[in-house]
Amino acid sequence: MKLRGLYAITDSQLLDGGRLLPYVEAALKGGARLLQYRDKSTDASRRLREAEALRELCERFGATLLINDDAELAARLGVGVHLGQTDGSLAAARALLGRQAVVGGTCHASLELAQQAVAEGASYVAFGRFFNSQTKPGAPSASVELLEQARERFPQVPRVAIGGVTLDNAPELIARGADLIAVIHALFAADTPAQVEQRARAFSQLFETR
Ligand SMILES: Cc1ncc(COP(=O)(O)OP(=O)(O)O)c(N)n1
Ligand SMILES: Cc1nc(C(=O)O)sc1CCOP(=O)(O)O
Ligand SMILES: [Mg+2]
Repeated sequence: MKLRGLYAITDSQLLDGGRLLPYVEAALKGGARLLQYRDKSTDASRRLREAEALRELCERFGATLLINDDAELAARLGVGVHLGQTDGSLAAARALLGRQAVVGGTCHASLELAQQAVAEGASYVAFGRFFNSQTKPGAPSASVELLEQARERFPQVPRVAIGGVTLDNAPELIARGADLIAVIHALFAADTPAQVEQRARAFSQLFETR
């Protein structure tokens, strides 16, 4: 499976009040290739229920679902996982989920962390934050030059750019080597599902000419 395109990430605040499923469906209709379920709550039964519903949606649209932070839930559902530096071992997640699963790792602004993630079997390496992020303003910052360095050093490993990504700044990230652009606010802070679909389509089209 080629990892390239729009990587939509859910947000519990933006997608509360019954918006999770219609807004995610709209993002998938608009062409999102990866979807990350990012929910920081400890409500295990709701998390399981929502993740199962998202898995069904992703299957319908041929997209790949990943769970943020929680390799056990990913294993239970047979989907992928995204882990940050304090979320557990990528190697252990790879062993748990198997060779086919998409296992992604946060590398902040560090090629060394990326090297380690690749050695542990990561499917992609994620760098950021590239711009001001409404969702995670305190995330460590990264420069766009890092993407070119990562492309040179890991040409075979898909590179994700995250943090404040918008329709305006995404073209530069893609030109400099991002294979996937991970977006929360600029995709899901919308008034209607139709608006989400339109934005997702516009993000996805950025990948068509390259
Ligand atoms: C694609 C992608 N990249 C980076 C992150 C950030 O992961 P992490 O550092 O673990 O922070 P939280 O998302 O858990 O707050 C991500 N989730 N997805
Ligand atoms: C979850 C997350 N991780 C980041 C990192 O840099 O590791 S930035 C971020 C938030 C991304 O949301 P938005 O598109 O709204 O900025
Ligand atoms: Mg995390």
